[in-house]
Amino acid sequence: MTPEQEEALVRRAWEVRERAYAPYSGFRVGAALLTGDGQIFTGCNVENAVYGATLCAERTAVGQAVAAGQRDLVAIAVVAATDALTTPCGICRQVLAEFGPRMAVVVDNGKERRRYGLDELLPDAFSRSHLEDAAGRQVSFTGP
Ligand SMILES: O=c1ccn([C@H]2C[C@H](O)[C@@H](CO)O2)c(=O)[nH]1
Ligand SMILES: [Zn+2]
Repeated sequence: MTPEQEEALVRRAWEVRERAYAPYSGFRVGAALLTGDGQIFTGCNVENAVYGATLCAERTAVGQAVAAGQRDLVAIAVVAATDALTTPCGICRQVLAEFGPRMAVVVDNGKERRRYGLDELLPDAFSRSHLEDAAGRQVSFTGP
């Protein structure tokens, strides 16, 4: 990821954060994903009256990318206006690892920015290779 791409990702994440639907927590999060071919897909958190049905910003962004046919994710920016930098939750780390196990994770709170590798946030992640090992064959999936 170039410095220009990182700036664009962080800017797009702040922009989409404006659309966060967070009436229950008041905690607004924006995310922007970079694909291998240089496209950007964004997402915000979408809360629900059934709290557990809430979608994080990172996962709504993954849904946007995959629905557009993009499965090669190389970086994500996650932004929230908190003193402590907001890093992706455990569920999102797992979902991100499906499409970019070595992706860069950039977190920004408007004052401070930090970069991680997803493999450092989720070491020894469970993946399809474990299913293949167990089945003794390739795991089949539909789609191209
Ligand atoms: O990395 C994170 C952490 C939290 N949230 C959302 C989920 C919920 O709407 C609110 C409080 O957890 O913030 C995200 O979208 N991404
Ligand atoms: Zn999450």
